Amino acid sequence: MLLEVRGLTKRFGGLLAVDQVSFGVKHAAVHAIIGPNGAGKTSVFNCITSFEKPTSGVVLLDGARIDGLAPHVVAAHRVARTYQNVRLFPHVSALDNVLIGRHRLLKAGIWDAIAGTRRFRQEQAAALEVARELLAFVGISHRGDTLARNMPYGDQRRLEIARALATDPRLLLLDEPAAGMNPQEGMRLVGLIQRIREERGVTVVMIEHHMRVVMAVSDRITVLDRGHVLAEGRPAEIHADERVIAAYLGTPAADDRPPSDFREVRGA
Ligand SMILES: Nc1ncnc2c1ncn2[C@@H]1O[C@H](COP(=O)(O)OP(=O)(O)OP(=O)(O)O)[C@@H](O)[C@H]1O
Repeated sequence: MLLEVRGLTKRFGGLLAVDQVSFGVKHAAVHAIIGPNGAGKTSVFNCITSFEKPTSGVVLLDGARIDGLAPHVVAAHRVARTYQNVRLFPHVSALDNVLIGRHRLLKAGIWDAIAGTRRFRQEQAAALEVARELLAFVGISHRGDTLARNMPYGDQRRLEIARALATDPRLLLLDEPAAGMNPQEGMRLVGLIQRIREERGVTVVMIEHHMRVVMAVSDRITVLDRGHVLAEGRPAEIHADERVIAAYLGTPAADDRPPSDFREVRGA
């Protein structure tokens, strides 16, 4: 297992946002976390990345505990994430957004930069090459010079993934990567996630509401409901699980996109 979450619990005052959640993700697997709004999905991500401190429970990366470490230390363990709402540098070009993601890995110091040493120049050239390669990998090489804010929304989401990949992660956490995408864009995203796993060997955990995307790309799915694990299994198992359907259809927001999307996938 690359990632093991054991008995993860997060309380906000009287609210139990995450309740004894456990799951494991194998190396180079794609694992989805789904569930109705407020189920605790983002809180699980926040506990894995140390954005929030778990109330209790353990998070292991390749067997080593990472819970309770500072967020930048977790990142240094090669854990990267994207956010539910795009968080790019809007006034900076796509290429520079990726270069900023790469910056943390550079070894040359400030004096190398000031002196313009060979080491500095070589590193800069290599970083630029990686950034260009990543823009091509996510399918937006033509946008290198475009300011992030001027890019179509779907391309901004791809750019976020390129920037996260620039940190050379072992584990990539994607928070609703298909949000705001139409079905065609969603299926192209499936292709990209498959290539992230197959060509780069990166393990992916994603929160996603688009059931077509989830069912097409996930090896396993954990379903959360009101903080606890309602079900876990392969897509076909989750697809057929009556408890999952009840949790989705039983929410007050039963007319929202996620439940109807779920019905659509089931052919209901
Ligand atoms: N910082 C916080 N302080 C207090 N309550 C919080 C905080 N963060 C989340 N919560 C609450 O914890 C519960 C779980 O929220 P979380 O955002 O993890 O759910 P989610 O499954 O990601 O929902 P969504 O699909 O709407 O993003 C919710 O009731 C939410 O209001």
